[in-house]
Parts: sequence; C-alpha cells; structure tokens
Amino acid sequence: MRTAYRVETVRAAESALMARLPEGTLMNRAAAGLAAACAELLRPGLGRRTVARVVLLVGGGDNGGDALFAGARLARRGIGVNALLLAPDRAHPAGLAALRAAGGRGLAVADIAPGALTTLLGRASMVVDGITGIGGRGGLRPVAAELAERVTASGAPVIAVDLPSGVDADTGEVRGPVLPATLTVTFGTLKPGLLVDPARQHAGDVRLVDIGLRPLLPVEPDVAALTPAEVAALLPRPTGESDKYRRGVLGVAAGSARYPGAAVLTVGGALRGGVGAVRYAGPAHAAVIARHPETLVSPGTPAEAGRVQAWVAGPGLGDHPEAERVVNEVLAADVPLLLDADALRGLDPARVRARSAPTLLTPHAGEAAALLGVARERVESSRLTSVRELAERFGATVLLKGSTTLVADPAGPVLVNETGTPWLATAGSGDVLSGLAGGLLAAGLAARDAGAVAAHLHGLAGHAAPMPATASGVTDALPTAWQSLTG
Ligand SMILES: NC(=O)C1=CN([C@@H]2O[C@H](COP(=O)(O)OP(=O)(O)OC[C@H]3O[C@@H](n4cnc5c(N)ncnc54)[C@H](OP(=O)(O)O)[C@@H]3O)[C@@H](O)[C@H]2O)[C@@H](O)CC1
Ligand SMILES: Nc1ncnc2c1ncn2[C@@H]1O[C@H](COP(=O)(O)OP(=O)(O)O)[C@@H](O)[C@H]1O
Ligand SMILES: [K+]
Repeated sequence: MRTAYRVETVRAAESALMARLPEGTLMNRAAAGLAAACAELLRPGLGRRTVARVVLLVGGGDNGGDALFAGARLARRGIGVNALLLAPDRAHPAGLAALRAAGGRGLAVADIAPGALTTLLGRASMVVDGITGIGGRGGLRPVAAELAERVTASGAPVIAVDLPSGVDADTGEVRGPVLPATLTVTFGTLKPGLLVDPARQHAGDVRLVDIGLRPLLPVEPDVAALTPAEVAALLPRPTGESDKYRRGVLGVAAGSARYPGAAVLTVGGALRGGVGAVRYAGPAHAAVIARHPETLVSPGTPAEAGRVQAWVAGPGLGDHPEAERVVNEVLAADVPLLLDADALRGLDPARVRARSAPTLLTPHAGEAAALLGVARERVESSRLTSVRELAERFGATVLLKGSTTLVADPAGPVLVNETGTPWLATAGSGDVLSGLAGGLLAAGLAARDAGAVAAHLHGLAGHAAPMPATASGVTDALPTAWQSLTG
C-alpha cells in the first residue's frame, strides 16, 4: 500500500525519531533528497551549458529551512541560488547561513522592486517552494499569495517542498490561494493531501524521500492506495473445485422501461466482476438478454429472483413506487448489498445500520451531498471529510465517485483510487462500476476491497477504452484491465 499519515501522526513520529538522532539530521536528510531531485531536473539544462538559476521561496518555518539547506547544496555545485525570504527575521538561521556560506543570496521579498522580481523569476530555471509545509494553516496569506501568483505567471517549474504551499495536508482541501507545483518532494511519508483532490491536482508528480520515519509510524495509515500487485491478489480466481454457484451469483435490480440501458450497463460490469452468474430481475430483461445472453433474467422483483450471494440495486430504477419496493426488498435480503443512484435517494441511515450483511453505497458528489444535506460544492471541496461522514452516518462502506474516488469504512484507513481518468465522466460509466463492484461482492470480497478493486479496474479500463470513452467502451475494456493486472 502507498500510505499517507495525518500531520499529528507525522509530528509524533518525527519527534520520536529526532530524540534518537543528532540535531539537524532529519532536515539534513530532507534537504539532501530535495537537492537531488532539483539537480536531476536541472541536469538537461546544465548539459547545454546554460546557467542554472534557482529561486527559493522561504517561509518562516522548517519548510523554508529545508529549502535553504537544499539551496546551499545546489549552490555548492555552482548553481546560482537566490532565496526570497518572506519573513526575514524568522528564516531558518542555520539554513540561511549555510546558503550564504555556499555562495547563495538571501533577499527579503519586501525589499525587492517589482521589476527586479520579474527579472529574477523570468531567469529562474526552477523555483523551490518552501513557504509552508505541514505547518501551513489555510490558503496562502496575501504577501505569499501575491508572490505565488507572480511565480505561476513566470512559467518557471515549481518544486514544492513537502507539500504545495496553501493546501491542507490532512484533508486535501484548498481554502484560498495555493502555489501549484510540477513536482512535490515530500519527506518521511505521503500526507493525505497529496492523494486527494483538489490538493492532489496542485502537487504534480510526487516523490517520497526516506528520512527514516517509517518504523516510527503506526501500522494503520489514515489514507492509502492499493498497489497493482495488491489489487491483483484480491481478484477472485476460479479453482479446480469451483462451479458457477461457488464462484458467486450476483443479483442485479437496475433499469426500468424508461432507462433500460442502465440495466444493460450494470449487468455488463457485473459479468466482468469475477462471478459465476448474474441474475437480472426487472422490467429491462429483454434489453439485458439481447445484449448479454449469459444473464439469467426474470421480469419480477428481487424477492422473486432466486438465490444470490449479493445484490446491486439502483442504476436507472427511476423514482416510481415499484422502485421503492425493489429497494425495500434488497435492503431486507441478508446478503451483501450495493446501492447506487436511484436507490440512494432518501435512503434512511437507520435501515442501512439495521442490516447484518455488509452494505456498499456508491454515490457521486451530488448524491453524497443529498445524503448529507449539504451543497454539492462542499462534498467536492471536502471529499475525504464527506466520505468519512457518510460511512459513519450509515454504518456502511461508502465509495465516493468523482475526480478522486475514495472508499471509506466507518473506521480505518480511507482507500484512494489512483487509476482514474476524467474520461470516465461519461453517462452510464457509474452503472458499469456498480455492476463490477457488485460482482466482486458476490465473489466474496469485503465491501471495502470490492469498492477499491472495482475502482482500480474501472480506472484502468477508462484508460484502455477507445477514445473518447463511452460506458460500453469501458465495459469492453475491463478484460484488458483485468489481464494487465494478472499478467
Ligand atoms: N519536524 C521535522 O522533523 C522535520 C520537518 N521538516 C520540514 O518542516 C516542515 C514543517 O515545519 P514547521 O512546523 O516549521 O511549519 P511550516 O510548514 O514551515 O509552516 C510554518 C510557517 O509558515 C507560516 N504560515 C502558516 N500558514 C501560512 C499561510 N497560510 N500563509 C503563509 N504563511 C503561513 C507560519 O507563520 P506563523 O503562523 O508562524 O506566523 C510559519 O512561518 C515540514 O513540512 C517539512 O518541510 C523536514 O525538515 C523533515 C524533518
Ligand atoms: N473528473 C473525474 N475524474 C475521474 N473520474 C471521474 C471524474 N468524474 C467522474 N468520474 C468517474 O466517472 C464515473 C461516473 O459515474 P456516475 O457519476 O455515477 O455517472 P452515471 O450515473 O452517468 O453512470 C464514476 O466512476 C466517477 O468516479
Ligand atoms: K511548500
């Protein structure tokens, strides 16, 4: 797993580690990793014998200290380094002394004329952002924000130290001005904000520098991303003893006379979720059988459909009374259940909490907002907080779809999917995801794993589908995605 820890945990681990090591060791390790990353990016320029010039943005904390010590290392290699000090009286004293001793310059931002600043930034091969790291509070303050704007306008590549300045390390929220980076060099461990949008979008590529923190971090992270190998290990595979019933049967209650396509797409995803069979129950049975002849179809409701190991309900059900009956029946079934789309409308947390079998809810931001009684924008800006709140409120696993797909249980780490692509934002692709995750539930995966594995495969299929991707194209690309994981 790629793991991320919140600031409080990082600080506790850092203090425990610092107590065992000579003063300055951790900052020295951080600065060495940062300088190496900068030098690597500068190398092509140096090869053409252009003069490399680096500008450091230095805040009043240790994030600025990292930048200054890294700048000193670069200056010792003959690179021109200018440090712009936002709080000159609080700039890391040892870091500033090291930079000056190595031939670099420290300048108070307030003392630089606007024209001189434009020239400095215009000539910079790169800008190193050491304004704030894990000590940053809220969006950048006015002086830092103005400087950030000038840097962005200059077009110079920005290397963020630990985090892009202005983002919330713990939640991935961005509440005000921020300095977007080309590359973020982070220390000891990833922070949740480097994995979760909108902050993640500002981090560029992320490189983790080992400073020896890992053994001091708790086993359980706050946020994690499954690696491809971990996803591959979770994929259900038939064995010699398997038959179609033992592999799992998924029931699908989706689609309506008005939306038959939702049934077709959900079943399509379900058939590629590693189950032995898919039962479809509902009014779109003719459309389903026409497209997927391997489906066991019936026109009735879930209670009449026969035995299944899990249910998926919701996509395209519509909002008529029959849809309500369908949702009531699957809520009463004592097997794992995935509820999406129309099945989420007005869903009562008490009814979900009362279930003894696992429940997986898969809202997009609008559906999540309705369930939480907040505005959609609040969910989009606070994805991590929102998914945790929903999981807690419903006592269920929640997969929040969108620019970063997150899967949360009421307790424990939130899983983030890293394979997604905005091409998946196409009508019906969520239906495919529901079927796929439902298939994995029926095959025996825990709700959290089913959600995370489905999101991973769905993202890979989104990349593999012919452009521009359609929901049917994503469905058809799922075997390619599956095979890319299993070799
Ligand atoms: N601990 C360790 O072992 C290691 C830590 N390491 C490094 O230390 C970093 C943490 O350092 P830190 O704790 O000093 O906080 P930091 O991120 O520099 O921010 C505080 C400064 O920012 C300012 N400021 C705050 N908000 C602001 C805003 N919105 N807009 C503008 N300014 C704002 C704030 O001002 P103040 O509120 O005090 O007025 C203060 O000056 C960490 O990310 C990593 O890089 C590495 O060396 C590895 C070892
Ligand atoms: N900006 C985005 N980046 C990556 N994935 C996205 C983005 N927007 C939507 N998606 C994905 O596209 C799918 C859309 O699902 P959903 O909103 O339920 O649409 P529909 O109801 O039309 O099927 C989800 O898997 C979601 O995570
Ligand atoms: K920073």
